[in-house]
Amino acid sequence: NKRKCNFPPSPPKIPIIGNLHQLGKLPHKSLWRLSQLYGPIMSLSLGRIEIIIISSVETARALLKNHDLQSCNRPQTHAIKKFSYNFLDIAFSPCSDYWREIRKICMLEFFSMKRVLSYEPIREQEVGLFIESISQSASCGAVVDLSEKSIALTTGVIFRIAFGKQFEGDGFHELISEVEALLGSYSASEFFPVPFVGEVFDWFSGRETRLERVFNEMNGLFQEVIDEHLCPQRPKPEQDDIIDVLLAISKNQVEPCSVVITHENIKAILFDIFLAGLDTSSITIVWAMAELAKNSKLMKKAQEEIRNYVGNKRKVTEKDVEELPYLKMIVKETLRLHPPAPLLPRETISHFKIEDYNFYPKTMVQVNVWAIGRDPTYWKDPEEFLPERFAESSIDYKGQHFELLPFGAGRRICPGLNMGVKTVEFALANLLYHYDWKLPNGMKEEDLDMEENSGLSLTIYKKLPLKLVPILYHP
Ligand code: HEM
Repeated sequence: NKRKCNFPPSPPKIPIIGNLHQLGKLPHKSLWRLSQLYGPIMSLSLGRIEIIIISSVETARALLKNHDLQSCNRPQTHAIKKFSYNFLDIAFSPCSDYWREIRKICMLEFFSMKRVLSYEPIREQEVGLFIESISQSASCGAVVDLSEKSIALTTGVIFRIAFGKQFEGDGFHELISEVEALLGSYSASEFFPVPFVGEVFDWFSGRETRLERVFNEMNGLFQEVIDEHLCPQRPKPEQDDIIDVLLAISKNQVEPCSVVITHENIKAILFDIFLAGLDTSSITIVWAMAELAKNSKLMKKAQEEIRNYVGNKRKVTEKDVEELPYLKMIVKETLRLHPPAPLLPRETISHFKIEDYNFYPKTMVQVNVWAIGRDPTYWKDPEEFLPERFAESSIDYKGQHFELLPFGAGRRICPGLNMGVKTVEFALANLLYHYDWKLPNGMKEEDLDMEENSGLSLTIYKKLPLKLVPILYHP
């Protein structure tokens, strides 16, 4: 019936699974190819789920600006419900008074520029440790796995901001990756068109058992840290971390909060911060370094800018980073070509039309940010990594320019934008100031692998770890 009423065009489907077989391992790429045949607004069926895919600047603007309020829910799945403590978080909570209030509190308490700047000592210490560990490899000419080091860095920063303590031991990132994989995939019961068959399939596949195990592990960890914070013997920290702030709000239940904050709410917010904050920043650091390693002229230009500005201070500060326009262009260009979250997930609330196509309530919509960043109408030589393209351009990633949407736009725009960018820029400035970088084993620039992987998660990352040889720079 929908089809008769001007529903967006769709590739041919096969019974039961619909278009599922056309998604492939990298859905953002398959969807981009399909959009070239079926247009910038197309629909797909994944079993019984209908999705509309948006793939152009104009249609993204129409959705995220003109119809933002009508399309600012998130799709809800069984796994999301579980991990978000029944939608008590920010990222998956429906667009309700609760979401507005909890987002407002978090913006004020953790994500505002003032708060982000107050975390500078944490970033300085963690980046200091990151550089120290790379220097150990540099002193013996060893290869460094920058993918591994970057994730350790962002985990360290977020751990200290959220939990107030240093990250110890391993296994935490693996836990978050497991959460991501469960969130990024559908259970059979959600898309299987015949009732109960999907449930039986999920039960036999072990998905439900895995979901329970991973949730219990995450929940146990969060509860343990909350209990540590409640212990009367805990020394007063120099700076309150996110748990301290939320516990204080929950204890007093006064301004700035008009919603009741329980331990469940705190854990739901922690879930968001770890899910949204760890991988996104480390993925960006890795892609930026991979692009520069592939293009030594650009790497040299970036190093000259930093080294000329910093001179022989032997230390880059966050204040220095503000004076490095080329470095900032590198970060923008990296986010254009490699947005860590390539598809923005939304769900419609009420009926509206774009280009005469009907968007019915409760329809899943995804904006293909990856495809938009490569649209040749807006980007000259779109596949080329050219930071200089931003020299004469006012385009930025703050949600006003629909050709560049790595942080999304509208009401749901990433609240961690400032926090993410500060960490990425500061880490990159240090990597480029302290070392010259060589490809290992005589590898040529053109041989560096740039393949993507999504591993069923919500983010895409460089498939093979980035391994480079650091050579210590002496100013
Ligand atoms: C380079 C770093 C980052 C990138 C590229 C990024 C990207 C995104 C994107 C694309 C969205 C969806 C926006 C939309 O639907 O319009 C999002 C949402 C979100 N991000 Fe980020 N993010 C980054 C860093 C962070 C950090 C460091 C945090 C927190 C510590 C964070 C917390 C969140 C939260 C809570 C949401 C959900 C907002 C909502 O639904 O209201 N992000 N992010």
